[in-house]
Amino acid sequence: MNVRTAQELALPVGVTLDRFIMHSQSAFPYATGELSQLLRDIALAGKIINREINRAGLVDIAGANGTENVQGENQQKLDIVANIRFIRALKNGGEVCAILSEEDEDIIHTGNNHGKYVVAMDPLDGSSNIDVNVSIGTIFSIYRRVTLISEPASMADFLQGGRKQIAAGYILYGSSTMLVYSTGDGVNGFTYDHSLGEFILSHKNICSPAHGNIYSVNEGHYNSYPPFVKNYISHCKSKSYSGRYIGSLVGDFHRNLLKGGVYLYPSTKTDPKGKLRLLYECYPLAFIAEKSGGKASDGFGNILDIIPDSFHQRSPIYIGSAEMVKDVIKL
Ligand SMILES: O=P(O)(O)OC[C@H]1O[C@](O)(COP(=O)(O)O)[C@@H](O)[C@@H]1O
Ligand SMILES: [Mg+2]
Ligand SMILES: [Mg+2]
Repeated sequence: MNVRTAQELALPVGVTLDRFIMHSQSAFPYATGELSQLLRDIALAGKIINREINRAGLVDIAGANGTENVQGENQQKLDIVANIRFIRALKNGGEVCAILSEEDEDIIHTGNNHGKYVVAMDPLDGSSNIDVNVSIGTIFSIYRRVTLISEPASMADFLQGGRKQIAAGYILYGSSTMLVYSTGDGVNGFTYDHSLGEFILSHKNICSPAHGNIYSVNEGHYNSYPPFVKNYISHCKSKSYSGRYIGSLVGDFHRNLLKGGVYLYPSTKTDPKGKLRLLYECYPLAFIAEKSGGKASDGFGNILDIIPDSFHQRSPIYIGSAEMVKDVIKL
């Protein structure tokens, strides 16, 4: 039988996210529609968070919250607001039995033990940019649960490893708001039309350029990077590549995905395991990188092959255009 893939069935640029999801689902006649509904819930959370970000300076939800998260990082008020909004949207949606968030030490049980899915998320990424009108994002990763339906979710549901993600993506709150996601069959991007209140397909079947001329790294930490990273940075300078670093992983990743480039967050002397979190920063973006033809490595192997052992574990990451990631590791 000639099975049509979701990509082949995908509608043209200009269709709504809702229609795209419905259409993609029709490629899988036995699908129950629960994953589709979950993606809609995430899009709804993105719209709500987008609204909160836009009015933050006006309604006293800007600035530091005066608290620390489980990782000892200062929380911004919007970190907390985004966390609450995202969790609420997923609870109300009913497809998810548990959530892992950057902002909470333990998994959050939604009360929907019949939900088939679990979600790991960074509700707001790019803390240092929250209050200065620079791009920030939300990152999410979806797994089918491995524990029995109707039982509470457990650690095992979240520690399946990056290869077991069934979907992942991010929302970028930038000069426009975009949702980019993949269910494994291509990567598509949707731009939010504020007046319609809809995400519209704007970037169909995104393909990561194999090479580019942008490198993104915090050069302030240069002295404490491993020799191969220093070598790669010298290589970039010798080629006159452009250094571009926003300090928002989602923004830096997205730019490099469209234009061609590589993002590096190496281990440092103070953070020998790197800074970024494996489950809700590295895995989902590595999934998007790979599904668009790019690559993600921790300097030793593919990020998606790392076997996780804890919820908030960290990893060095080198991610973006495939050829550039290969060069980082070999130099
Ligand atoms: O300020 P640094 O050390 O360059 O780190 C920047 C990185 O830290 C992060 O802000 C971490 O994410 P959170 O804001 O979600 O904690 C990434 O978005 C960004 O790439
Ligand atoms: Mg983050
Ligand atoms: Mg965050």
